[in-house]
Amino acid sequence: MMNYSSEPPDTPAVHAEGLTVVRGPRTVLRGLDFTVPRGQITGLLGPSGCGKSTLMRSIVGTQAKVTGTLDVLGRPAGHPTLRTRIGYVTQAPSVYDDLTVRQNLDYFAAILAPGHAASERRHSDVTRVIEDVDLTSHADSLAGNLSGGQRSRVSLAVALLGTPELLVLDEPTVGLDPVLRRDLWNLFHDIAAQRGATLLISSHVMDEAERCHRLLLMREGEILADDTPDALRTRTGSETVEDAFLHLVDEAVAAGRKKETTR
Ligand SMILES: Nc1ncnc2c1ncn2[C@@H]1O[C@H](COP(=O)(O)OP(=O)(O)OP(=O)(O)O)[C@@H](O)[C@H]1O
Repeated sequence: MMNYSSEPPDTPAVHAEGLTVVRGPRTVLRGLDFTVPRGQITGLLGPSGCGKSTLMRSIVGTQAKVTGTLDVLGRPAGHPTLRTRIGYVTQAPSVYDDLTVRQNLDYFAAILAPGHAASERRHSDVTRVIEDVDLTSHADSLAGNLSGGQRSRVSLAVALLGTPELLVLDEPTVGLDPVLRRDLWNLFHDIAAQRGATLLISSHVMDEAERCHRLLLMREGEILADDTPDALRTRTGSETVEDAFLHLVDEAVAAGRKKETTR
């Protein structure tokens, strides 16, 4: 396993306390406390609009109006030294349609490692990440001619170029067929196991929760649970993480009602 950093090994990948984000007139994240451990896959799950993308944007340092504590790989979120240590894949694939898969990756590799001296390394990095996302047979196809799932995988390949310590993936499997989804989850597990990287992956598909080491379950800008899938099922007496989530939602609604009536 690669040892990436000089921080103590028990420093979490992400540590948040009282994390609050305001977007427009709304408080979208409300005083969140959580940690994301290193070297594991943490799933960020919750219904559409609960704040998953906003939380990810905060972690990668692209979100305005963030208050509270948010440390990422031992530094405050948004610190310039984090730029090369984090890979971020947004929901909309960010690739150039008029370039081939390989040309897209050559372009981003040249930004990460410019200069003639790095050309051999760039070439091997590009070949490696194209293999990682299983696009070798499409390496010379124009990105504009790929399917949605293939374009998402080009975006993922871009994020893998710098061998990041923390990969933040916003709904990477949305719109993919079951075989591709399975293959991508296998790749995520390989990245965590072989490179010791931390992955934070959002989804609103609850069956994907079962594939994560840990889960952050969100609802309406709050964290309902921060635990392993097994512990969540046991604690709530549920068969599936989806049932556990529904159980926790009912509990939160009931607790909210009780608070209202005791006021
Ligand atoms: N630019 C914005 N200005 C104001 N409010 C916003 C803005 N962008 C998002 N929001 C609101 O913030 C809340 C959280 O949005 P966010 O995109 O983080 O949710 P999400 O859980 O990622 O949703 P989805 O799964 O649909 O992508 C939503 O209620 C949304 O309406």
